[in-house]
Amino acid sequence: MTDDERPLLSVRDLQVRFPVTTDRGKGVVHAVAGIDFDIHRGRTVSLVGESGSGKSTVANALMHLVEPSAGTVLLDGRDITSVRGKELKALRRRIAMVFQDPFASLDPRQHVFRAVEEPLEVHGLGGDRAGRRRRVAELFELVGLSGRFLDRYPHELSGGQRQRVSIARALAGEPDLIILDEVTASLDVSVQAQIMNLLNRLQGELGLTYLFIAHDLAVVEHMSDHVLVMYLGRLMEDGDVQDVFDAPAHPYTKALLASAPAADPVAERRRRTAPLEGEVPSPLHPPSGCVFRTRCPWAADECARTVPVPVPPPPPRGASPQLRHGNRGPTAREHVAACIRLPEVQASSRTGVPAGVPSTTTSAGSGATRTAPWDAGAPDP
Ligand SMILES: Nc1ncnc2c1ncn2[C@@H]1O[C@H](COP(=O)(O)OP(=O)(O)OP(=O)(O)O)[C@@H](O)[C@H]1O
Repeated sequence: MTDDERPLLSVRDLQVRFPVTTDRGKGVVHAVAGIDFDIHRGRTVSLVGESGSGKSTVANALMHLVEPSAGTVLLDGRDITSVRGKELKALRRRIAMVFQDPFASLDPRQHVFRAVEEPLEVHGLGGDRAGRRRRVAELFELVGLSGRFLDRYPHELSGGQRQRVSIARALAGEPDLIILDEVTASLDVSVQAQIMNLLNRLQGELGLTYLFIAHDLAVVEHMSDHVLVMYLGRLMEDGDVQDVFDAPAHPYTKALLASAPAADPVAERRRRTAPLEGEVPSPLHPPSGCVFRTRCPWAADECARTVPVPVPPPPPRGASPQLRHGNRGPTAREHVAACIRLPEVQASSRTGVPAGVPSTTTSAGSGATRTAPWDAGAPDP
């Protein structure tokens, strides 16, 4: 494999278990139950799924904020699964993370300048104090903040400005990979648009690689090259963003997309599946076989007995798999879904929802053509 073909990040059978104590005694939450994925340089891979599906735990395991229970993580071909000491410090430079709430990474008692200077100092970058100040000013400019913000406190900045500081802080160590965990979730829609535009511009200019974690599917569709759909710690579906959004294969992905507010005409097609119903089962007692079966309209007896492995979905009628998944360069990967009833799901999806499941085609917003604000040329000051 050449350097160009080798993934920047390669995750195999990653597992994270948390021992917990409840009223009913001790148990184990299998927050991440064995997932595999790659991220290539300069690309964005997104993790989506309902709350509690394990997205943040994957990020925390990559950052060594929690200890994986099993599996392997390679960064540029090097095993970083259980680094310690100096190696861990070096790794913290190579993988940076931006969180939903910028207050979490900004000390309210320090000027925001210091938040960005700190990683420069820790990693011995930027020279002396004056050199570091110049570098912080450059990083501020890169994220669209003028130098007059350097000596302000976090509370003197807006939410969007604080998130820009967090992004500048993440960029300080010139990382290989940036994990963006719900970075737009706490912002107003117009500010979300500005931050997404900023992240896209920085990726283009600096060749950045992102692992993007988000609930908002419209944001994910806009930001990603590739999507990983998680449910109860497992990967349900994995594919190129357009394949997954245009032709979702797994019943969970179909239901997740059908539950999203209509943002474009594609939503009309998605709404032929019933949206998600019911609660996510307790991670302490996940269902046997396929963990989604208790909420799946297509579930059959065999789903309780068989743990599904990811397989390519049958090609949509009239499409050639070679053409759909043809040569897309180093990120080209098969579209796969972990469901043993894909042919049945595919067959009934052509005509609508499975028997007995109410259609939601007439729900509010179906057919609406709202333009996503980040496509409308929202300014990126
Ligand atoms: N430190 C911990 N101890 C015990 N259980 C944990 C811990 N951290 C996470 N969990 C559990 O692991 C599962 C996955 O949680 P995680 O936060 O990774 O999900 P998520 O998909 O990121 O959710 P959200 O979108 O709400 O952030 C959940 O059941 C959660 O309660």
